[in-house]
Amino acid sequence: MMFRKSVYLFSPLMDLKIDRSTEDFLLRLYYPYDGVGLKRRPKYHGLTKTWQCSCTYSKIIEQLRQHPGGSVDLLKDNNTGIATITINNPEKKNAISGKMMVDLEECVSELENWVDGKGLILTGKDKTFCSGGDLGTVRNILSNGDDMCKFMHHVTTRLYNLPLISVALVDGYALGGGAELITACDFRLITPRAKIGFIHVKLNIGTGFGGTTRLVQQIGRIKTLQVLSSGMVMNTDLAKKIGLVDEILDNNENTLEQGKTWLLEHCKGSVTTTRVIKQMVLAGEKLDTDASLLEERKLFKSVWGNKLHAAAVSKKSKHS
Ligand SMILES: CCCC(=O)SCCNC(=O)CCNC(=O)[C@H](O)C(C)(C)COP(=O)(O)OP(=O)(O)OC[C@H]1O[C@@H](n2cnc3c(N)ncnc32)[C@H](O)[C@@H]1OP(=O)(O)O
Repeated sequence: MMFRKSVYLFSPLMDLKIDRSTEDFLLRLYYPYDGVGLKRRPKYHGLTKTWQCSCTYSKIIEQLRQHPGGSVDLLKDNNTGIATITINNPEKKNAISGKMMVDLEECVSELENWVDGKGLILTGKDKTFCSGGDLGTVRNILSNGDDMCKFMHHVTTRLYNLPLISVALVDGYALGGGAELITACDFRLITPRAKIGFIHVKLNIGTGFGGTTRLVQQIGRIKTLQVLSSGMVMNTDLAKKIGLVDEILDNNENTLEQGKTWLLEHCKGSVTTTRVIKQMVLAGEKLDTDASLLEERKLFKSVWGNKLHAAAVSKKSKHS
């Protein structure tokens, strides 16, 4: 205690932490209420100041940008509340370059701030979803895959946690990292042309975009092992049979429209209600029971008795 007071006497408390999601360094200074030496400077009492030194994160972004090719494009429709992210590198079957990983992060950032959104479709350009990591990028970063892996874990986790109901719309190939991306959405819709393969084993690697962690949660341990250890490329029937896919769309040209119609059926509520439902489900999945119930209560309180709830209740006059 004496030691702490003597520290307070001359300086605020200081600690250095690492933000686990970004690996950024956080330097925190805490000015204690009872700091003896701070009595003459009460305006600092109880304040915490945090500096985020994002050198690691921005360095990774800078490095990934050096591997060009393609783009990942975001289109937001404020009328329907449905956004579309398109993986766009058709000359390489929508392989995802370093630059496209950064594009994806920027799309996710923009969606995190899109308060009018309800749903998201993740799709690929020209009848293919994504053939995985761009082998050009992969070749160039053979000596340091760890940074890419860390970055893509961060991006796909944020994609998964968006307060939007998300759908991966798969036409053609979803291979390697492309197959991993579909696990970062809530639902998976595929066309009869779809071929899904966690083919990493053929390149003597494991998943690098967080795919195994999510796949185990989605289809279970044994099926995940079967899929990953064989590198099998699944057709629609098999993908549906193992529980990876929610719906097989018709074999026609209007895949995106079909996907939007399906998604809108699952976004029946207002923007607020839809986002509350998604956040309640995330809490149920990620938190322990008590913490999830607390979150559910908080979210429930945010919609109970609001204008839309009151209007819906008043329509039910027959039951009053
Ligand atoms: C942590 C993530 C790690 C990973 O993602 S590992 C998985 C990496 N992905 C792969 O190994 C898939 C490689 N691609 C393929 O197997 C085939 O291209 C694929 C997707 C089945 C399509 O086959 P086809 O329809 O016969 O088309 P194709 O082979 O002629 O390809 C057309 C052009 O696209 C290129 N391409 C396809 N996938 C690519 C990739 N991942 N990276 C870089 N280039 C890629 C391919 O080289 C070809 O280019 P070009 O026309 O010969 O100049």
